[in-house]
Parts: sequence; structure tokens; C-alpha cells
Amino acid sequence: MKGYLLLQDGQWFEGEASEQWKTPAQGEIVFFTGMTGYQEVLTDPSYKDQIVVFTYPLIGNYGVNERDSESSNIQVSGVVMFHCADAASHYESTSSLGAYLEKNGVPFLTGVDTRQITKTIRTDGSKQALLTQQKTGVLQTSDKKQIFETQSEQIATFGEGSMHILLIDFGWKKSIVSSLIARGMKVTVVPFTKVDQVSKQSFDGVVLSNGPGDPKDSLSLLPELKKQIESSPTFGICMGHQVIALAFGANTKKLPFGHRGANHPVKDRQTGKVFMSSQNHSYVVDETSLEQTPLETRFYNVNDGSVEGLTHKDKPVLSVQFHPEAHPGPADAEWLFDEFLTIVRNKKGEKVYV
Ligand SMILES: NC(=O)CC[C@H](N)C(=O)O
Repeated sequence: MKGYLLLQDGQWFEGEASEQWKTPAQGEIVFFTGMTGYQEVLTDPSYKDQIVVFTYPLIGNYGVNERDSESSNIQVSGVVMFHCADAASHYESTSSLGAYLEKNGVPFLTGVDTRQITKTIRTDGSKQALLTQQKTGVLQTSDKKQIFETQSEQIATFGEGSMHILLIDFGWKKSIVSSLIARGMKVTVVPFTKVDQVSKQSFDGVVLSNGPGDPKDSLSLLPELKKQIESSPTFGICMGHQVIALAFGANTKKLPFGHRGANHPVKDRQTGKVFMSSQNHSYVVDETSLEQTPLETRFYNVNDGSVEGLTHKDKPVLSVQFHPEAHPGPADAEWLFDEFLTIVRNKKGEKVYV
């Protein structure tokens, strides 16, 4: 059965449509350049309502398993691949990728020139798109604020460590919680709209999570979030980093087509070292807006010079645009959890020297 990807500007691409495809799916079209990690990408809440194009031509080779999902649902609205492997080969695989997408009612298109689509996005910028079985289709305008779509409903605690971290949730990835638990932390996840319901004194550190959509949609909650950020050592990841910047008076802006992949080089101004990072974002902190704030740039993107992380001049606040929990991706930036937790431990009086 034929299927089509229609772009907002009228361009279209033809491919093979998956079977269980009842209605057209709309979303912002984005491309991911990593060779692996498709299960984590599909279930990462930061990808909510996006149509993901995988640029690596063979996707699904190792199937889908019970362990790697970043949340309990598939978050993307559709998927575009060159080839989706029918036969999955991995000892932990419980399903092929195609069967997993079909079971969850997520449409996908194969046999398309994914690199051509990517070139189009890179040249003309990100845009809305429709996956449909007709060559024609109407794109709906939407004022949906994704930032409110994926946060957890309940306040929940994980792990049993002696240090207690507040994870402010914008659409948290499982890997952030497991990275903290692996380092001896107890983690309480609180939706960002409910931070006023938790006491500022009960936590040894605060982490602001990743999440979908535009960070500026959090503006009305910034005063409350800022109180929490200033109460304890704080670490922001991706959306969390952008929200910290906004809370201290900086600005964010949309990139022409975002960074999504597992090999984005980042430079640490403090050490001069470059390392590889996993990334998934459309927005960045506008460096020119930092001048009037107490924040300074610590990390840069080597490819385009954009801001990749911040520190506060006087407070224990650290933030990164990339993903130190890195699923998918290289583990090169994991040490940032250790740097942050050393600050947390030292503040609590458990001296740690690194
Ligand atoms: N992974 C994230 O947290 C993404 C943050 C934000 N939604 C962006 O696209 O820039």
C-alpha cells in the first residue's frame, strides 16, 4: 500500500505505508542521525507529536525489548525510514520494530529517500508534515502546548538513597532517574506545574528534566520554579537547561532544524576538552541574552557555536543542552552527574574530593 509524507510547503514523498494506518498523522518533521537507539527515541517524551525521520538506512535490526523504553508509551506521531528490518536479531528482543509500531497504532512509511527529506529540512528549516495514504491532505493549525502534555500526573518517589533529589518533570526520561539512582540517590518526581506543593527544605538537590515543546510555554510558572532552583544545588537537562536560563532572565530561540543524534561534539570552556554528546532539541539559549544575567556559558556546540550549557556566577547551578544520561548515545558526558552530585554531597557535609 502506498503512503505519502506531505510537507507544509507542498513537497511530498512517496513510500510504502504500514498496515494499521487508519488516520493521517500530523507533526513537526525532525530528523535523527544516530545509527541505533530508535526505541529510546520513539519513547522519549521530548519527541511528543513529532514525525521522526531516521537518516541511518537500516532501522529495527535488533528489534524492541522490555528494557530500553524511556517512558511507557510511544511519543512520536509517526516514523519515516528507508528500511525497517522485518527480522530482528537480539537475545532480548520481544518484537520487531514494525510490529511494535503497528500494535501501538503509530503510522510509518518506508522505502523513502530519507536523506533527501533531511536535506530539505536542513535547507528550508523545520516544518509541519502529514503522513497520509492520499497524495493530498490538509495540515491543521494547532496551538497545543506540548510542555503540558507529557508530565506525570502523580508525585512519585524512586530509589532508596540517603540523598534526596527533586526531579522537576517536564516529560522525564527513565534514564535520568536511573542515572541518579545508580549514584545512590532517592528521586522524587514532581510535575513542573506542582512544584509549589513540595517543601523547598526537603531536598538535597534539584534536577530539571527534558521535555517536549517550547520552553517559553512555562513562563507563568517561572517564579515558582526559580524559588526551587535557588533553594538547593541544581542541574538542568535540555528543557531543564532552557527553563533555568529563562528563570534567570535569559532568552531562548528556535534553531532552524534542531540537533538530534548521538555524535554532537561539545566543548567545555573550563577544561578546553571536546566530547561527544547525545542531543534532541529544537530550541537553544540565545547567548546574547546572557549578558544581563548571572549565568555564563560553560559548554559550546563545536559545529554551530550554539550554547550547550551554563553555570551560575554565584550559585551551585549547572545546566546542559545535551543528554548526559545519553540513551541513545555515547556515555562521554555521564561525568556531569558526578560533578553535580559532588556539589550536592559537599553541601550536605559528606565531603567528596574529585
Ligand atoms: N530534549 C528536550 O528536553 C528538548 C527541549 C525542547 N523541547 C527543545 O526541543 O529544545
